[in-house]
Amino acid sequence: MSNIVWHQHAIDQAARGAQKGQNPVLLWFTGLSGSGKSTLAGALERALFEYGFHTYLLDGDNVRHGLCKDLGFSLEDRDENLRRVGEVAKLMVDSGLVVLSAFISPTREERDRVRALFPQGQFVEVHVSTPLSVCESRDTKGLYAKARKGEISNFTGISSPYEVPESAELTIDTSKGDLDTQVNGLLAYLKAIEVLNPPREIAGAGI
Ligand SMILES: Nc1ncnc2c1ncn2[C@@H]1O[C@H](COP(=O)(O)OS(=O)(=O)O)[C@@H](OP(=O)(O)O)[C@H]1O
Ligand SMILES: Nc1ncnc2c1ncn2[C@@H]1O[C@H](COP(=O)(O)OP(=O)(O)O)[C@@H](O)[C@H]1O
Repeated sequence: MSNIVWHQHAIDQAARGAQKGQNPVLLWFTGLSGSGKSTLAGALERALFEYGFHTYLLDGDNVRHGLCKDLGFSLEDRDENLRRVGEVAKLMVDSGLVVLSAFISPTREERDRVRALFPQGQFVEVHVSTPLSVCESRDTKGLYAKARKGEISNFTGISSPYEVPESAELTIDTSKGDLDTQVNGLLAYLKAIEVLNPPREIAGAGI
């Protein structure tokens, strides 16, 4: 590693962001399986996309079909999954994008390791805090039932830990309120941290 020197290219993150009229940022959704990470991140990306933002959504289920298909759900494999995703997200932010990610990311250490890759304010942790009892009653994929029967090992919330974030920028419990209101809350936060650069009104967008 000591023989490798970082090459500073002429076009940097600020230039790529400015070309897109936005300040790049990573919105990191964390929460139990079934808490609503993919739904929230997907709805927010759709809204941002329609308003002209340049976005990309990294989703646990999808990334595990390719980049991380060699990894399982031991704590070591989850660490490696999130290390790779953090580095990919960093490259995407560097390319000027508004990046959204939806991973359980169960430990504080894993999330803080990704946070440490970014300058202050560019990593926004969104805790999808829907209670385990609600996630389990939804059980859209039937995984909780399998985990309770012992057919899946290391299942988050059942047989593997989830450490609740202590300093998330935003917390959303999807068992309360409706999706539109939750997405509008996220858009308002992005407006407040000036992701739209230069700041401008978009007719009807509410941000
Ligand atoms: N053992 C176990 N524990 C938790 N989740 C499991 C497990 N096995 C499979 N799945 C499915 O994998 C999805 C979570 O993948 P992630 O990459 O987000 O997990 S992690 O961040 O590395 O912990 C998760 O997707 P979501 O329900 O969207 O969270 C599950 O569908
Ligand atoms: N904001 C929401 N409001 C109400 N129900 C939701 C919301 N988000 C998700 N759900 C419900 O929870 C289920 C699981 O959501 P999903 O986004 O797949 O969770 P995750 O990605 O965290 O596993 C959805 O199929 C839907 O029924």
